[in-house]
Amino acid sequence: MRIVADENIPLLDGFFASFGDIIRMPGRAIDRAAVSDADVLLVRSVTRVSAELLAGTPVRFVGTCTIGTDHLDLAGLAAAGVRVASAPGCNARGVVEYVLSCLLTLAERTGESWWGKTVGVVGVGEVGNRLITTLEALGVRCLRCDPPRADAGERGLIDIDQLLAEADVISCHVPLTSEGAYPTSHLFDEQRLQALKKGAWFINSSRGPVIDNLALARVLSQRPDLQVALDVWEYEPEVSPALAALCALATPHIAGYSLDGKLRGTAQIYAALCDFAGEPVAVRLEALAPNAGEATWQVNPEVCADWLLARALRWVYDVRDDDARMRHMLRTAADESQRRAGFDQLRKMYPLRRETGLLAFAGSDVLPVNVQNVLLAAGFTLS
Ligand SMILES: NC(=O)C1=CN([C@@H]2O[C@H](COP(=O)(O)OP(=O)(O)OC[C@H]3O[C@@H](n4cnc5c(N)ncnc54)[C@H](O)[C@@H]3O)[C@@H](O)[C@H]2O)C=CC1
Ligand SMILES: O=C(O)C(=O)[C@H](O)COP(=O)(O)O
Repeated sequence: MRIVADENIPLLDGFFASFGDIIRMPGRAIDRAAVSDADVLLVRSVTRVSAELLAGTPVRFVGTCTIGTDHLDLAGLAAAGVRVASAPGCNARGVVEYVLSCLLTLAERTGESWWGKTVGVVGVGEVGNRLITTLEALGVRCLRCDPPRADAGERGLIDIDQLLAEADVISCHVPLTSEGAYPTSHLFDEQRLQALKKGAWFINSSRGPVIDNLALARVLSQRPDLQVALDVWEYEPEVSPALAALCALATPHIAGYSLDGKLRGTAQIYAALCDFAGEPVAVRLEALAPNAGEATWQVNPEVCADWLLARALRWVYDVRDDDARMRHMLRTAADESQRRAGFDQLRKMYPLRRETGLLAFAGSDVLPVNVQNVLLAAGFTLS
């Protein structure tokens, strides 16, 4: 088998070497010539894969080591008889930790507490659901909007316009779609953006075109009361420096970039390829990448719950670092071409980031039960 793969997929050799030769390429450079004699194509979100790209090639399996599938022409590939696999949920926990870090930072910047706010989650799938579970366990009130689930009979969901009227914070977790009954492209148009409550916080870590970016820039220039955190951009890898300057937080599509999330993505696609090829799943992620020494933290029993939680979450992930790196890149890039390259470079050279589950609190039994419960609710382990 000949495998063409995005060079940014970790553990390619560990998982796929037994299937044959692996040709690594930058994801954006994968074109018809690159796949002309490939059997398998492994991508991440930056490679657009259509039936036309693969027509006349031997490729019969496409795996994307990502949650999102908007870069794949699913209908065209199915019609062409190409098996497609994605990695649902692989980096959902990383996105939850990104949103938590945004909440902490926006609270610090505005001097407001996020615990008492009502959070409206748009798109209640893998990410949205985990975010709500975490926030509700921390005592935060959440509203849910997910019309496909509402129409399938799920309860407790509200209309988007009701959510915008009631939520102090909106966090968006929908797939990018432009067809079908529930399109999300420009779901947040100028009218909906203007409908955000006074002083609302709005976090988008789904896909850029879910928000009309030109409309967002207009609205933000009229409404300095809004605090917007964008991880995803309508014209990625191009980012409008003017829009970024209007945002409270601006990051280069890294919300889900924990190492753990990326490794799970590779492992899920390996399992899908084994299934396609009729091979047993012989390689286990735990064997290739054991949790190299869980970090432990000796806690001080004197601290209060929200202080300890803020310290612990920041120890795991601090969105301010990604925001600072992105703004530095935008300041120093001379033109659009350098900004595009800079965006990709920030993602390629992303620092090691692990998830909360790896941070165990040593001696946590001395903490008051309410503090222990807050740490557990946020996803930490107590030892
Ligand atoms: N920034 C990043 O690093 C990452 C971004 N993502 C993005 O987040 C998206 C969501 O991820 P998951 O929660 O895992 O996907 P999912 O497929 O599990 O959940 C998406 C939910 O959105 C709902 N939905 C669809 N259309 C809707 C509409 N018009 N209005 C409201 N809800 C709607 C669906 O019914 C579903 O429940 C992915 O498709 C991907 O684009 C995912 C991982 C990392
Ligand atoms: O999983 C998804 O969906 C994402 O958005 C990924 O975090 C995107 O990462 P890349 O595939 O662009 O590296």
